[in-house]
Amino acid sequence: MGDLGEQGILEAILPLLDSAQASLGPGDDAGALRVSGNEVLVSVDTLVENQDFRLLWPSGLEHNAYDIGWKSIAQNVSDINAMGGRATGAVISLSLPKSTSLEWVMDFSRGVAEAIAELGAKELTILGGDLGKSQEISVTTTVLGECAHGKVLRSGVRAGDRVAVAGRVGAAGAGLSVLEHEHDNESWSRAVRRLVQTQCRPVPPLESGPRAAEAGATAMMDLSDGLIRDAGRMAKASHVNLELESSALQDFALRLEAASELTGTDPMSWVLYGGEDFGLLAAFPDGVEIPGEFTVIGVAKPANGRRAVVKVDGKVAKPETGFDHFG
Ligand SMILES: Nc1ncnc2c1ncn2[C@@H]1O[C@H](COP(=O)(O)OP(=O)(O)OP(=O)(O)O)[C@@H](O)[C@H]1O
Ligand SMILES: Cc1ncc(C[n+]2csc(CCOP(=O)(O)O)c2C)c(N)n1
Ligand SMILES: [Mg+2]
Repeated sequence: MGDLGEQGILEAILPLLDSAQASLGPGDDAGALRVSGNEVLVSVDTLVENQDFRLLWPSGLEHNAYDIGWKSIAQNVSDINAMGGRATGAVISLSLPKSTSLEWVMDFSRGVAEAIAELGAKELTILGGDLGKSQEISVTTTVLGECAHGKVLRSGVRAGDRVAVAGRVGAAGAGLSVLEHEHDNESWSRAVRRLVQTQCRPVPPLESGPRAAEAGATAMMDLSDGLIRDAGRMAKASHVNLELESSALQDFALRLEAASELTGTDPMSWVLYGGEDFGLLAAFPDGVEIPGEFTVIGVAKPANGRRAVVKVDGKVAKPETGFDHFG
């Protein structure tokens, strides 16, 4: 399966599955189902030890259970946010090695509870979950949500729309590089610690999703796999090219300097290809007032019947760069 990539696997399995009764089937940040006349959004995401976090990073930092609980909530409510909705309920499935301590599970649960409170997911309540035994830690959270302003899909971008982002871009990727870098964590500067914090405890901009929907965004998705890869998915779903300007991304890169000095990485590579910030990528038509927390980074252009692409400064960006569990 290794060479197929996530996209190739999905193209093979989705035709085998029946989504006829869904009001929105697979392909977007969340699916939707009509229940007693109301649309309910559903999304699921998993965190696996050594794939999504390490209990002990090469930098010597120990990853605590609290942060895993936090991130599991953050990455899931982010997908509801990306539809322009608010999370209403969640179930959490924990698969753990027998050696895991009760203190670990309690710390994890405190992270879940505090993420819900501190991220401002006021309507989100825990409905249940599951406990099971496994070789390594695996956390799967399913989240439900609703949209007050109508759901915003990835596929709605129209040529002429302005493309904008809200939240952090590249910080979590920079934090991941620092964590993976064999440089003693005791000597990290405050700026470096903040970037690591974005990786371990991401903060999706939960007010911005519903606000963008209300403002009239034509399309939206969350940034989990890297700006270029995710923008490529939006371009493909909407059959338009997304033409981005690196000058509009410069401010995001400047905020990553501390990590760049430590690891020797070009900060723009984190901005373009780093994932897990859980910010928003949205498109707004002309005449719509874009909410102030969004930064315009480009514009949509017709694909003219060709394969839709993402360009940066006029050059086609490689769609295969970015994060893929099976890439
Ligand atoms: N095993 C599966 N069966 C059916 N649909 C799937 C399966 N895995 C993924 N999908 C669907 O494929 C689409 C892409 O999945 P993916 O996990 O990349 O979601 P995403 O929102 O793009 O990413 P993220 O969860 O990182 O925000 C989603 O709509 C998802 O529901
Ligand atoms: C040990 C370790 N290796 C790699 C990464 C990076 N990473 C994991 S999942 C993901 C994208 C979002 O995933 P999904 O699409 O499943 O939501 C990224 C960028 C990490 N955090 N920890
Ligand atoms: Mg998503």
